[in-house]
Amino acid sequence: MSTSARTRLVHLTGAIGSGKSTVRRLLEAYGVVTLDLDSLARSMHQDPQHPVMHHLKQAFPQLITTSGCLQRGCLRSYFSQHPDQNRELLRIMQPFIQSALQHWLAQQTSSFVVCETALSLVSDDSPIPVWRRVVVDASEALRLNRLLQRQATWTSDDATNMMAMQVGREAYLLGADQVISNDGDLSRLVSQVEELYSYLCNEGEIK
Ligand SMILES: CC(C)(COP(=O)(O)OP(=O)(O)OC[C@H]1O[C@@H](n2cnc3c(N)ncnc32)[C@H](O)[C@@H]1O)[C@@H](O)C(=O)NCCC(=O)NCCS
Ligand SMILES: Nc1ncnc2c1ncn2[C@@H]1O[C@H](COP(=O)(O)OP(=O)(O)OP(=O)(O)O)[C@@H](O)[C@H]1O
Repeated sequence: MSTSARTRLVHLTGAIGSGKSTVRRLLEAYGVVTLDLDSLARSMHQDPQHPVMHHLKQAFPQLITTSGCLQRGCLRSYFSQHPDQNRELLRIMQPFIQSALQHWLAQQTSSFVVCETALSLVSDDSPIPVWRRVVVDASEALRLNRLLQRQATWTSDDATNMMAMQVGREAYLLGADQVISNDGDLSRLVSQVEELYSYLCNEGEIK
């Protein structure tokens, strides 16, 4: 791919509610350039003119709003109960997301950038080289608790169904270069992110 030879991609991942976005924002405070793939996906399916909408309209006509966007909240209301349809959603979205990610990466000039997603970053037909995989980990009970606090309208069943959509804790940890254990309070997270930042800077130094 045509990525700047100097910019390395860090995949920041972990299960729903593990604390990925919190870690990403803490890294941003150090000046790290980051991209949130959930926001990127949202910017596509909340834009009626985006080319992906043609495919989404065909696949999920019942989930398209009168203004031509994908219904917000459909992860909870629909996809969490239809795993096959979720696979179809990801199949449709992936090429658009991969191409936008490649385009974004090609514009970067820092030695590394961080990309957040709970999902896989690479697909067989479009491999994007991941330099480091950082996993944010927390117990299921804690994640459930934090999700219910964050999303006032979710029931415990909603949160559990959404957690069940993703691979298990062990699978996330597989192949991790760094693990952030987010089982403690925010101050513990802050100090781990400080260490992570030093690690990435030292490892990412272009020699
Ligand atoms: C399904 C959508 C419309 C739901 O949006 P919503 O605002 O309700 O949820 P949000 O984006 O905040 O996601 C909440 C959590 O679920 C995870 N998640 C998002 N989509 C999915 C999915 N399809 N399957 C499993 N987990 C998902 C996110 O990473 C995050 O951890 C949206 O999340 C989406 O577009 N998902 C597809 C994203 C995608 O294709 N990514 C490819 C990455 S390479
Ligand atoms: N160490 C912590 N102590 C207390 N609350 C925390 C801690 N870490 C994260 N949180 C809170 O838990 C919730 C989930 O964190 P966050 O949104 O960062 O997770 P996420 O992995 O990005 O979630 P999603 O997968 O849904 O995008 C947020 O409300 C966040 O403020």
